[in-house]
Amino acid sequence: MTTTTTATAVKTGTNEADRSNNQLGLDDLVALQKLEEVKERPLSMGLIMRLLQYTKPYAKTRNWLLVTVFLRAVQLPLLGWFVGYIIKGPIEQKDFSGTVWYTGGFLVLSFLTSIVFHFRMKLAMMLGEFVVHDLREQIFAHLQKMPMRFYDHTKLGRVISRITSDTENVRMGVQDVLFVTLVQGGQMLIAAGVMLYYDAVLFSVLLVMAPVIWLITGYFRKKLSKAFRDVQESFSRITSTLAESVNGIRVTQGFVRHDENARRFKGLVEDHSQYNQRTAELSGIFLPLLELNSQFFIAILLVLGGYQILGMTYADPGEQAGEFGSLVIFFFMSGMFFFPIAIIGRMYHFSLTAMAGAERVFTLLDLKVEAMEDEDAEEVGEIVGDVTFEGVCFEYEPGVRVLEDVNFEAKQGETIALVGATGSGKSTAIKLISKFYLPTEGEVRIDGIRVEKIETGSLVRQLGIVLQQNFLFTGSVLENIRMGRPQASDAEVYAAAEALNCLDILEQLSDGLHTEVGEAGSNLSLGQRQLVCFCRAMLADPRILILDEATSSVDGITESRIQKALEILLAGRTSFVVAHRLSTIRQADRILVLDQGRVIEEGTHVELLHEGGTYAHLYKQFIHATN
Ligand SMILES: Nc1ncnc2c1ncn2[C@@H]1O[C@H](COP(=O)(O)OP(=O)(O)OP(=O)(O)O)[C@@H](O)[C@H]1O
Repeated sequence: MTTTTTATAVKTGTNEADRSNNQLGLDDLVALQKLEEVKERPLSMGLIMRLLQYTKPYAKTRNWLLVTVFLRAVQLPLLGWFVGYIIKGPIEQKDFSGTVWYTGGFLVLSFLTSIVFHFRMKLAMMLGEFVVHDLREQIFAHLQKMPMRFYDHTKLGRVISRITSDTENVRMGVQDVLFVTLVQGGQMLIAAGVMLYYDAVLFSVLLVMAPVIWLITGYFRKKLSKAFRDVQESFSRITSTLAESVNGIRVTQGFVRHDENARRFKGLVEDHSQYNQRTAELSGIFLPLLELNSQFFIAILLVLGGYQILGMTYADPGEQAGEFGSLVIFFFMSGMFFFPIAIIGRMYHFSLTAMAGAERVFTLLDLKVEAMEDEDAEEVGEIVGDVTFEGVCFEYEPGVRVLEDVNFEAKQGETIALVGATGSGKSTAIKLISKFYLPTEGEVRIDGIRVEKIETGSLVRQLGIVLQQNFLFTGSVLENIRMGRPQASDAEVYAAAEALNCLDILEQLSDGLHTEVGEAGSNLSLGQRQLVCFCRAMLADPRILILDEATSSVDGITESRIQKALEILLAGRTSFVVAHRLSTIRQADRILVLDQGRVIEEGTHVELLHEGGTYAHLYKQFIHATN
């Protein structure tokens, strides 16, 4: 019997509204992608406040840090002032023991300043680390829950950047920018106050220098930061090309691409080297210019201050010496005033990068995670395993249908084979059953309940999914199998392998089930990897099993063992198999033949052969190919 079902697509106003509210919007993803290009962002009060929220659990550390910031801002000008005071006081009065005592006081103050500095640095780094640690954990947990649609549109490198470079930029913002700026700004204010007190006219003359320093540092900062960015970007191009070349070394050797790859790599290394040279050139101008600037500024002070002191007439020579002492204080204070300008400029630049990082991180964290279910979704108890597709349509990209009005019903315990040409929509159909995606139109129902109404965790726990790639995590065979049911004992893991009749194969591995599988399972053969995945699914004992059969060929003996294990695994469960093995197809209770996203034939192997349609044609091709 062949049934080409064409039931009307189920479209209810509520469903559509629920979906648009729940599903991760492409607009959100596009917005996130656009942010990738943004290297700097203006200061935003909203972002700053949100970042500060992350310091809340560490209020004690943060508040002590603020205390040390305040002390630092006061202590540094105080030290400068103290030196002048010693010159004006005991030195000018030729009081040697007083000089020694005051210098002792100066040393004590310096010691205290260093202790405060120690805590200022330590607490800031601790706070930065606390915030970054929490952010990283939150981003990772969030990424684990993101729907597949997110990963379809987001490159792996970008996901990694959120956790690595963006959070590092945020760290700079939290740990350095705010507190260093407060220390330096406080120091500038106090120094300005002291200078005004000692010589308001001289201070006003020097104040003209401030914008000059700001402009020079600003100009070079911009150029240098671009140069540094170019260096970083060219370096990441080198590392990613290197990773690709090492990963693809077999293809490189197979296609004799050594020379071409070497030429590309040489170009990248040369670019990187040029960017480094540019950075060196700019630093070579900037730093000496800054130094010259401060010498120039000392020269102005000497001339103006000296002119004032020498030009005045003093009734008492001690008064003149007092003026020298004030000039020394002035010297120290002016250093305290001008030195922070460049530092604050650098912090300002860091803050813009931190803002861009924070914006990307928060935009990612704000993407809806619970997009795969309705708000009133409920947990399901143990399911029976009936699966229904009713008028299901699906689009990865808006407007591009890859499934069109798909209708079928799978009863508890049935094995359904999905067959069809490449790109016909087989994998997509099983991804909808796995709830990796929700249908664009129509309904997927499990035990009669629309999947959107089922709390995802409670459903997924009862699904067994074995994909073509047979993905294994770094760890032992035993650990990989146990992933099917983390609380399972070793004995239960062995029992699952025994039940699939493949324990002997796994025990023959160098260290039995304790053998390390290597990165992505590279220490095991394809057939062994597949068996580990079967054991994992067997241990989970799911009601619904979803299997994308591997196409890669394995040797004859393993093939027959895999086939037997598969039969045991499928028994008694509702199973959907994207079938590539003839034996699996033949034994299926029903075969769905897909063509360009539609189910065009449905029936058993015998029925469909008898029908003489697409399946019969595919079958002949298959027989021909395997003979
Ligand atoms: N993540 C995706 N984003 C956009 N389009 C996709 C995505 N995955 C698959 N498609 C497209 O959807 C269509 C159906 O793909 P699907 O993987 O379901 O086919 P298939 O029948 O399983 O093919 P194969 O036998 O080659 O695995 C194809 O045109 C494919 O290009």
